[in-house]
Amino acid sequence: MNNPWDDWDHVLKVDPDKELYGNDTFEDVCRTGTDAIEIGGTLDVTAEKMTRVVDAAAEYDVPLYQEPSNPGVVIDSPALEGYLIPTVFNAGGPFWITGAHKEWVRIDDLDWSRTHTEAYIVMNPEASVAQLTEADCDLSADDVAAYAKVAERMFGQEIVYVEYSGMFGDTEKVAAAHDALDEATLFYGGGIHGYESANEMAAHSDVIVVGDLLHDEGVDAVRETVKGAKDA
Ligand SMILES: CC(C)=CCC/C(C)=C/CC/C(C)=C/CC/C(C)=C/COP(=O)(O)OP(=O)(O)O
Ligand SMILES: O=P(O)(O)OC[C@@H](O)CO
Ligand SMILES: [Mg+2]
Repeated sequence: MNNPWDDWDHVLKVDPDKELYGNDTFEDVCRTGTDAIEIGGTLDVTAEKMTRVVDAAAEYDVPLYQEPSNPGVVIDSPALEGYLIPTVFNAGGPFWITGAHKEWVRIDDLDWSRTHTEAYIVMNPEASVAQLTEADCDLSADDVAAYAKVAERMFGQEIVYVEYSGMFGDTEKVAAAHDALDEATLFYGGGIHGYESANEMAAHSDVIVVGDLLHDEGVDAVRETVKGAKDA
């Protein structure tokens, strides 16, 4: 099946709970050359903050996807290309695997044609996402590869996401996930801070995701990571 992310190299993740850097505007953010913008964060995200970012980015050409961290922050906006819905495969309990999803489907009327699946393998125990979901991050390359294969083959996930949020990951583990996949697209995120780190991880994944750099160093630094990803 043809999905938009088959052609992506770079995704920029905007955290609605964080400010843009310096005098950066959302127009600048949308013109970094990134292939798509994912809007989401683990902590202190609200529907109102989500709406503010979606509205500010709506008039530019880059596709916008919401990545909700719980059902309460999902917003209904025609400016959104779709929803990327995480499932944390190595979560400590079922809530972040099927529980939140069950609640969402119970209370909301989903647009299934715009709803897509992202299988998270959370790798940095210090990250908010690891702590919130009580993820078991003590995984070997074989474990990561096996989770990736289970996600693709047994759970039909469209995207597998090796998540090192806040730290640069182990390329051997990322490559193991990449090798395990035939159909799903491998997203890598965590600690990308310039051309070199982007270029290196892009060689071991399908799509790299850049997050905190946008808020900490701004659009010029992000543009370097786009180059690194495109050159890989
Ligand atoms: C069923 C629905 C609609 C939602 C549930 C979705 C799930 C399982 C969420 C759990 C995983 C999660 C919180 C994903 C959010 C995306 C993410 C990992 C953002 C990055 O967060 P961090 O960078 O760790 O956090 P902060 O920057 O907020 O500290
Ligand atoms: O913020 P960073 O470390 O770039 O991580 C990006 C993304 O994977 C977070 O969900
Ligand atoms: Mg973050």
